[in-house]
Amino acid sequence: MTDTTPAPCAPEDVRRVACIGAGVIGGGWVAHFLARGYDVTAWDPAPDAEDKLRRLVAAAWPALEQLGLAEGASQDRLTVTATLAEAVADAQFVQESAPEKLELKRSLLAELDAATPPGVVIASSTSGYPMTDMQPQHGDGADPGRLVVGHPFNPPYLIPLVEVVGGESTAADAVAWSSRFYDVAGKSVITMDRELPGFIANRLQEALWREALHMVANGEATVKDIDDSITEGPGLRWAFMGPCLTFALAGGEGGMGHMLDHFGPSLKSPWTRLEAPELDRELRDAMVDGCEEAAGERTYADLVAERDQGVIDVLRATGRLGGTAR
Ligand SMILES: NC(=O)C1=CN([C@@H]2O[C@H](COP(=O)(O)OP(=O)(O)OC[C@H]3O[C@@H](n4cnc5c(N)ncnc54)[C@H](O)[C@@H]3O)[C@@H](O)[C@H]2O)C=CC1
Ligand SMILES: C[N+](C)(C)CC(=O)CC(=O)[O-]
Repeated sequence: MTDTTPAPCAPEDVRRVACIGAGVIGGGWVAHFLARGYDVTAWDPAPDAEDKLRRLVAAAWPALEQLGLAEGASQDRLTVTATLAEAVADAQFVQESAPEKLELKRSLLAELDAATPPGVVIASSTSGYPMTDMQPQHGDGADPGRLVVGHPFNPPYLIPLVEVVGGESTAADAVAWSSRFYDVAGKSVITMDRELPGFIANRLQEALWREALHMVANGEATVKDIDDSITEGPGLRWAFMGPCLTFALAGGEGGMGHMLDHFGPSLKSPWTRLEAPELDRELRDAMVDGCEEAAGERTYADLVAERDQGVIDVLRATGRLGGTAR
């Protein structure tokens, strides 16, 4: 990382945010920033993007009202622009949420760097690419120092966590600025000092996900069994206590030391036999069919509403319904 400071305004003074790519995650970011009282510009090349985006924001709004809107927050503060350049022209922060394709991210981030006012930080929502692989090189007026990863969780308007990490050419101050900005904007931030594949949370989720796919591929468990095993089991604990402290309690008063001495040897076998499953057509279809079966009569909109209410109930029950001020 380099040391140069890119920030043209303090994180506390940001009023205008641009969201580039307005699908599931970009739309979720738009809803979050609007609820926090920012003026938001959005751009997405899909012909029906504005209609879809406004529907996503409207569907999220009841949940956001329950959480508490910032003063002046309004869906009317969203402007969908015809071009990327218009979206970022006056932005004080840019959140990119385009499809997870490396070449697309590279060229889009270079285009954003060229179009965004000097010094404004540009964050990518990527769920796994290191910024080092996506950011432009120094030279030809490029400013890779202001590019960071700001990895959110779905939906960004309800799940607090954002993982922030820079690439090799990112300025240390851009990482610090982004972390502070997300904090001011109501997110819960983990700032990483090095790039890891999948960052922290996805690396953990991917381990769980890999095993879920193995079990479905081998007919060892249904999709519903797998989901119930988490929602009726460890998931209840994980909403307020992470896997490490949770397992420390499994060691009784002897804590993590006793837990590792007791269970470590028996866990060695599962740890060392794990490999990625082959995601072939058969497994893909089995997962799709299993999810359709688990959803039953519930539509996508029903499931989104159910999930949103569930997350709000958990946040409320665990005392984490934050303030509305930014
Ligand atoms: N879906 C998820 O659960 C999560 C996704 N992410 C990340 O967020 C990013 C976006 O993913 P999703 O929202 O799920 O995808 P999506 O497919 O729902 O949305 C992508 C949007 O980008 C637009 N788009 C296509 N080409 C573009 C371009 N050149 N410039 C700008 N926009 C363009 C599409 O029209 C679409 O609306 C990815 O980097 C993904 O890894 C991060 C956390 C969670
Ligand atoms: C499925 N996913 C890898 C894109 C998920 C994420 O990146 C984070 C999340 O919302 O769980």
